[in-house]
Amino acid sequence: MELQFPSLLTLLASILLLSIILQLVKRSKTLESSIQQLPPGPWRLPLVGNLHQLVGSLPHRILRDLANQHGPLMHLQLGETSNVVVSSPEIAKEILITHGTIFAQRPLLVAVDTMTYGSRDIVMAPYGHYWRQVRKICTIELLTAKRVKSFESIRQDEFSNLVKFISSNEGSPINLSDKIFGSTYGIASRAAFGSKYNVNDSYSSVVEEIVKLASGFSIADLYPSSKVLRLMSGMSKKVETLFKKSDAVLQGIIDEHRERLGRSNAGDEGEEANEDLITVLLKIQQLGDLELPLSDNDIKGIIWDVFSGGSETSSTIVDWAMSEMMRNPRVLKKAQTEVRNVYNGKGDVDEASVQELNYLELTRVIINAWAMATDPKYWTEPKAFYPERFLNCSSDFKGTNMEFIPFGAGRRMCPGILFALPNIELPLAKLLYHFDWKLPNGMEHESLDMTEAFGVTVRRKNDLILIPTIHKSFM
Ligand code: HEM
Repeated sequence: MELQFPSLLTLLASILLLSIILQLVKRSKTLESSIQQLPPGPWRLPLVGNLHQLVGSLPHRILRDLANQHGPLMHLQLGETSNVVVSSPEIAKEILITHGTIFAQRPLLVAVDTMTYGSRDIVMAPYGHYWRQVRKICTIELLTAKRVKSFESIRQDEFSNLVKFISSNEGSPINLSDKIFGSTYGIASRAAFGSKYNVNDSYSSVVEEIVKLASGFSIADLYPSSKVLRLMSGMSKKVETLFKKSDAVLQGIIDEHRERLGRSNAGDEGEEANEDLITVLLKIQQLGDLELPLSDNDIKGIIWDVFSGGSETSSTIVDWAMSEMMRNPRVLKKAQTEVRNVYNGKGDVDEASVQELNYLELTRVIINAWAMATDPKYWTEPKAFYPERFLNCSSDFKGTNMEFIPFGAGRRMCPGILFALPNIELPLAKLLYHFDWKLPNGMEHESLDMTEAFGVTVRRKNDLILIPTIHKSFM
């Protein structure tokens, strides 16, 4: 048989592959020796660890199933990364509260690290001096009750436009998922940049793309030591393109704000109560009394958090809440009756009375903190959509009851709750108050598809399409 010489390209590719494998084997041996002291976990394969066990379903479901076999504190080796999976409230409390300082670090995720100018935002900032400073700015300047209140007119405007759009499409199927995302995104955008900026399409697609890439399960994140794998995955290039797009938009807006601020400093006073977040941050930067001066990149990083935290998370909750109610006509009816009673005769929903909607408030919760929030040890019929379970229940969602922590807990708990809640309650109340809803094509409520998509936030896989009818008392 004639011996075939490989082409130069094949030869180079083989050498490259071999060197990657050798590098990974070396690293996996080092890891193997440190794994000895870790909690139990399923069996591992060389190089990939437990990655193969995550194939076939969504990670949060597989992790729950694995934890049922291996315990609530379980070790998983995912590529090069060593992970401890916590699935019980008791251990979560130990980790997030008792030993909070030890576990307050974030993993390095390639896509987010790039988008946040090397983790100069709050979410990804390494636990330390800089994080403490930006977190403080966030809690005492950006997301205070007063500041969030100052955005009320923006929320009313965006959600009233949503109601108008739905009314004008009465009787036709509408893509509710898409519309809700557009409205919450519009709120984040106007709160961050001010009302005159319309960056909806260009910037929202960047946010959506990065949120998809930032799950932590990409090759680049699972094999962080291998630059070659990162290059081959195409991730860096994709992220770099998105970053350039996002940076150009953000820097342009910062420059315009700075110019305007310069003019108003020279006499023309702006209205402090209605300042957008970029203006607040620029003023802090100009004051110059921070221990670690705030650069433009730091400001852009922080604004990134407002977008990624302020839009997709809230809209996803509204989307799931509407989906759950469409599948449960009893709950839908009860929530609608409550909203219509509270706002009886007012003609519209405002934020002032939203606190009275005890029943409706409960709908936002069940989709988060999935593993613990669906554990039958802590919840009766955890999979049933039964908001009444939270009436007269001592569990809240603010990080004290570990079996239910949609906003996290401990030192790195979400500081955006005040910003998020009206973005969930107000649209839900309006959707229920103004409209009756039907599924398209005569579909039965129990047939509504509830498949989840994989991502940082677990969104619906397929958009929620519903047919609205204007409620008769408002015609
Ligand atoms: C329903 C909406 C939201 C949900 C479910 C949510 C959930 C979370 C969770 C689970 C964390 C991680 C907590 C931890 O590590 O223990 C977090 C962190 C964070 N969230 Fe939210 N969030 C929401 C809305 C927002 C909004 C509206 C903002 C800002 C406008 C925001 C800003 C942040 C920031 C800056 C962090 C990082 C905190 C830190 O690392 O110190 N979030 N969020």
